Amino acid sequence: MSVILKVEHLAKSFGGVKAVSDVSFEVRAGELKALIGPNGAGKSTCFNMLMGQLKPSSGRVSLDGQDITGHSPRDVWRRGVGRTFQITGTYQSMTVAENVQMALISHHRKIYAFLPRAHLMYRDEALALLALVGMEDQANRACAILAYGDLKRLELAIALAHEPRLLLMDEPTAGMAPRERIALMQLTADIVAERGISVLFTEHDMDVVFAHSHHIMVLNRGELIADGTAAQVRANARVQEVYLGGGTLFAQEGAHA
Ligand SMILES: Nc1ncnc2c1ncn2[C@@H]1O[C@H](COP(=O)(O)OP(=O)(O)OP(=O)(O)O)[C@@H](O)[C@H]1O
Repeated sequence: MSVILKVEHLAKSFGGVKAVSDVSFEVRAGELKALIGPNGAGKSTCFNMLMGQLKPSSGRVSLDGQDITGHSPRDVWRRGVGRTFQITGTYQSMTVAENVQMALISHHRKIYAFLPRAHLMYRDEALALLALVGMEDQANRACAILAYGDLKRLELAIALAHEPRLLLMDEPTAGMAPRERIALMQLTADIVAERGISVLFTEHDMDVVFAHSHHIMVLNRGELIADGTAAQVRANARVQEVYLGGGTLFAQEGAHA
C-alpha cells in the first residue's frame, strides 16, 4: 500500500510545554489507523498540525510526497484531507439531504446562495452518500430532530461528500452509547474497505480502537511510544506501563485478538 501521509520529526511546544516531541509515522492508502493516549498526551495538537490549524515548531508533514507543513487548513482540505469533529457541525434548519447537498455544492465550488435551484442540485449524489451511511430513509427529516448517533453518521456523509483521500476523525464516537460506537466504527471500516480511503482517528474507547483499527499508535507526554498492530501494541511494555493505572487496554484482552 502506498504512503498517503508521512509525518517526520513533528514537534510543537507551547511556552515550556512540549505538547508533541519528535513524532514520526506514516498512514497508508486504505488504512484505518488509531492515535490513542491518555489525556494531555498530544493527540489534538498532533491532529491540529496535520490539518493546518497549528504550525509545528519543527518537523515535516507530507501528503502524497508533497510538503504541506504549515499550509492553511483550506489548502490541506483542498488537497483531499477531510475532518470530522467531536461536536457535529450540521445546519439544523435544513434537512438531512440538504446538508449533504450543501457539502457537495461546496465541494464542486458552486456558491449555494446564488443558486435558485440549489435544493435540486446533487440530490442523487446526496442520496447515494446517505445510503452509504444507512440514512437514506431519513433524507427528508430536519437535522434538528435527529438522534445523536444519526448526526454522527450524517457528519460522516458530509465529510465523504468532499471525496477525501484521508479522513481525520477526532473522537468520532464521543457521547455515543457503546453499541452505537461499535456500529459507527464498523461503518467507517466498511467505507475504508469499499472506497480505499485512509482514516486516522483519535479515540478514548479502547473497545472501538482494538476492534477496528488496522494499526494503533500510542502517544504519551508528546512522544510516540508505539506504532503497530493491536497485538504488538498490547504486548508493548511502555504501553502497558502507561495504561496500567486505568487498565483500559487490558480489560478486553483476548476479545479482539
Ligand atoms: N494552546 C495551548 N496552549 C498551551 N498549552 C497547550 C495548548 N494546547 C495544548 N496544550 C498542552 O499540550 C499538551 C497536549 O494537549 P492535547 O490537547 O494535544 O492532548 P490530547 O492528547 O488531545 O488530550 P485529550 O485526550 O484530553 O483531548 C497538554 O499538556 C496541554 O495542556
